[in-house]
Amino acid sequence: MNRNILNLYFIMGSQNCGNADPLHVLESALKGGISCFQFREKGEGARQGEDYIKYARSCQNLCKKYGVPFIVNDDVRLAEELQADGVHVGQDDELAQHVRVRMPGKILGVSVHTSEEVVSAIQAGADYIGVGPIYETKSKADAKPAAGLSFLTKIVTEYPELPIVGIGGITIENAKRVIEAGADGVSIISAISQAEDVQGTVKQLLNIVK
Ligand SMILES: C=C1C=NC(C(F)(F)F)=NC1=N
Ligand SMILES: [Mg+2]
Repeated sequence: MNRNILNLYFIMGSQNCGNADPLHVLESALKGGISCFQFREKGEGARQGEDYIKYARSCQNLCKKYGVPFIVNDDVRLAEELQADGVHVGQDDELAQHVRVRMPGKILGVSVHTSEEVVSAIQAGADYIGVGPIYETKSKADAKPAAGLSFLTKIVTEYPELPIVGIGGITIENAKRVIEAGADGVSIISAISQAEDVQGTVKQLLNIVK
């Protein structure tokens, strides 16, 4: 996997956009130049059933139009059905080694919070790991407390070859520090999906992370 796809990794669900049209938000972010997109449709107000599948395909088609990887969060079955570019799983989702077998040749991302979880993600064949929450996050109801950059720096030092993206409360103000700590990129939800000017915000973030 080309680690540069992690540079500016936008994660969004329809419920992250206030009353804006999520597809319009996604297209603006793609026009701004995001390097990767994660479809994360879960929790309160998430789309269901046929609407969920249709919405996922619309997001995937937009990503195809801009040549940006389309990654599905949690839902391995959906990722297989859509032939997504990859899938991202946490510790409470399907086991990474099983997902690896189910989706050979696709991008596999794993959320990690401890060194042991890093080791098992590597053994499972993960292409990248998500480390966070770096700062306090409003986007994940069951998020762990903010870990700061110390754990990320530790993992970058121990596993320099492992692609790593930071996540959790990352904004224009603090994104630079995450890159300086050694992350290949930053994952962002609210700072982009709730921006007044989505395309402009993405362009500003790109100047910071590149
Ligand atoms: C909980 C998550 C943690 N990290 C990531 C990513 F940034 F993609 F690595 N995505 C998630 N959904
Ligand atoms: Mg998950």
